[in-house]
Amino acid sequence: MSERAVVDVTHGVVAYGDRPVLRDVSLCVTAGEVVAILGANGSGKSTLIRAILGLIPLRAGGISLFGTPLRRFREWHRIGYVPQRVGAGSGVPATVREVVASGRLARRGVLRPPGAADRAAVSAALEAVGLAERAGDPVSTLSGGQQQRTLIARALSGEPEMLVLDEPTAGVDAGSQEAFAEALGGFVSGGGTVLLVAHELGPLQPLVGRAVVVHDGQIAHDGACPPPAGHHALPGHDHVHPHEHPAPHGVFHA
Ligand SMILES: Nc1ncnc2c1ncn2[C@@H]1O[C@H](COP(=O)(O)OP(=O)(O)OP(=O)(O)O)[C@@H](O)[C@H]1O
Repeated sequence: MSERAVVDVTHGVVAYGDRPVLRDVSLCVTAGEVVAILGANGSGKSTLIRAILGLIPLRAGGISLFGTPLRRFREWHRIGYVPQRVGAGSGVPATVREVVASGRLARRGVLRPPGAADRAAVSAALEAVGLAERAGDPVSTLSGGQQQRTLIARALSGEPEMLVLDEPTAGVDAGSQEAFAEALGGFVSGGGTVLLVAHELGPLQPLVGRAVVVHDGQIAHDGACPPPAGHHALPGHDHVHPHEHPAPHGVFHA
């Protein structure tokens, strides 16, 4: 149903200089969907979500968010974005709670002091990612996975309708991946929409309803989730999954 479209990209083209990086990409995400964008390194996954968020201009085509053309869209509090991690140990002196609370800024306006609703949303987000106990600790003392969970809690604290996540579990320890999957499950069961970039879905696999594979700047597959990379090689693999949507050869193995 197009009136419930949260993201609608039609014939999107993005180029860096003369080099086309996205070529005629169309993608519609409706409310409540959990969509994974998969593909090899450099295929254009991050470019696609950065274009959707208005961080990179389109050369051609169009994008609407919540039914409003991107150039007129102002309701950014409806979207929570967690960019790709640039490496752990950034040396941010803030505490975990401060970083998470910064996710409320779009909701309350910078000049208004935080109220009870802000504090409750921050506590709920910390709880959701399993970091309530670490709230007062400097972010720099956390593991890479915990830092990533802090950024996810920051996005959740703004109570968005859609989360956009760029490789949220890349290089993240198993415990943090599980905690993240649980937090995302809670967000989705509350009606949230998720668009995430991933190489491997790992514990997120059961949550993801649709996979979009970007290959060389184009959408090569849009439908059921492909089996995880290396799946067939696993001992005890029963080969029970259907193959109606075969993945393009080699696309998943970056
Ligand atoms: N700011 C930029 N200027 C020029 N080229 C860029 C820029 N950002 C990305 N590219 C190039 O565009 C292509 C797509 O990059 P993009 O980051 O979207 O890929 P990706 O699929 O997200 O890859 P990865 O999995 O490595 O993050 C790559 O070839 C990359 O080198």
